[in-house]
Amino acid sequence: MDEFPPLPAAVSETFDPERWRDVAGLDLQDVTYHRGVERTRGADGAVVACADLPVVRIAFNRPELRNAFRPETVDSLYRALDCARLDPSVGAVVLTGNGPSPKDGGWAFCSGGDQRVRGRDGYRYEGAANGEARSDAEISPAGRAPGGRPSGGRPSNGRLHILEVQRLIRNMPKVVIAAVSGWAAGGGHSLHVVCDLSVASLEHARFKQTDANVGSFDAGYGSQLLARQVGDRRAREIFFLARPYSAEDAVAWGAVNEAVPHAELEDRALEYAATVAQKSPQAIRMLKLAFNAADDGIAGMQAFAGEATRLAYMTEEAREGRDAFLERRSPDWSPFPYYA
Ligand SMILES: CC(C)(COP(=O)(O)OP(=O)(O)OC[C@H]1O[C@@H](n2cnc3c(N)ncnc32)[C@H](O)[C@@H]1OP(=O)(O)O)[C@@H](O)C(=O)NCCC(=O)NCCSC(=O)c1cc(O)c2ccccc2c1O
Repeated sequence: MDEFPPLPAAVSETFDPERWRDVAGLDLQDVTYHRGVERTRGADGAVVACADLPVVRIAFNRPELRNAFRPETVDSLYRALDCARLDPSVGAVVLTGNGPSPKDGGWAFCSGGDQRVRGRDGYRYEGAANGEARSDAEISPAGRAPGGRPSGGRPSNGRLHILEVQRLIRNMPKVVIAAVSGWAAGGGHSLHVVCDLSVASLEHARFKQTDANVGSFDAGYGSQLLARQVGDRRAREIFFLARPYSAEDAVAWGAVNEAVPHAELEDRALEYAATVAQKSPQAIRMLKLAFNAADDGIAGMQAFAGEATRLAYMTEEAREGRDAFLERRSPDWSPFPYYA
């Protein structure tokens, strides 16, 4: 067996296998997941060391459909993000879209919900029964799957659970960096909006909020956070007119942090992650939750206070409370001042 992880297969033209390793056991569909590494090579070119970096790369992998998501994609994306959330050695996530399309060479970050599998009650799993409220004809022929119930405990109704992914990105106390490699449209536009930072390809990134074109509307983070970023007037324009915008427009309006040459996109996203990794993990965690707290009401306060509780648990004062209970005695708070 090799001592060091082998180079992963190249999943995208912008993906540098030297900087990543495969991660086993995730069973993902339409999504790729890689752990950042630093490989050191000896004079003969052989790897002599390989250290994990505190970053993962999660990418949409349906380039032939501009990385549109179906329910299976969303399940995998959620699992991948949650895996990053739960791994205490990961501090940042790069979210991007693999490409280009083998059909026409087009690039996409994500073009939102796969309209071919949209039913009356949401986006439908392949093989899902059609449900009572709709007929088979309501899924376009390209997306129609054979009848029968979905397996694996998946709901048989249509899904809108990209909203759960948005909440996960919003609430995970780690920095999520969108690397917008091409089209960010509809629900894909909203995903880039909800990420903490966004870098975009100068040549290929395009932004278009198409929701209203297809009878959809993200009235949550996709529109409200966008208005925070670009201002109310511009956000209304983006949603009401559904015009295409360039990476430079998005930078000028404050929706994207930086536009870089396409070939440098992932390097720049990794640079962001490396910079974040130089900061105090606790400070980053508290800052992210603090940025959310004012807008998120009690939910925001709960998340922030959860981390404050963790900090409190680390103090002698909190240990005294726990120990007194376990030792069946009254706590002695006398060493702990009433700070003002
Ligand atoms: C993204 C585009 C502007 C790109 O245009 P371009 O001309 O470059 O490419 P094509 O149009 O030729 O596309 C190439 C190829 O991909 C297929 N495709 C692209 N997007 C999708 C898609 N979203 N679904 C299915 N298929 C897609 C396209 O058909 C072509 O296939 P061929 O077989 O012909 O080669 C442009 O493609 C575009 O406008 N796409 C649609 C964008 C869109 O409207 N997305 C859905 C918005 S609604 C949404 O995402 C959404 C989802 C949710 O789950 C929600 C949940 C709750 C609230 C709101 C939600 C929500 O709004």
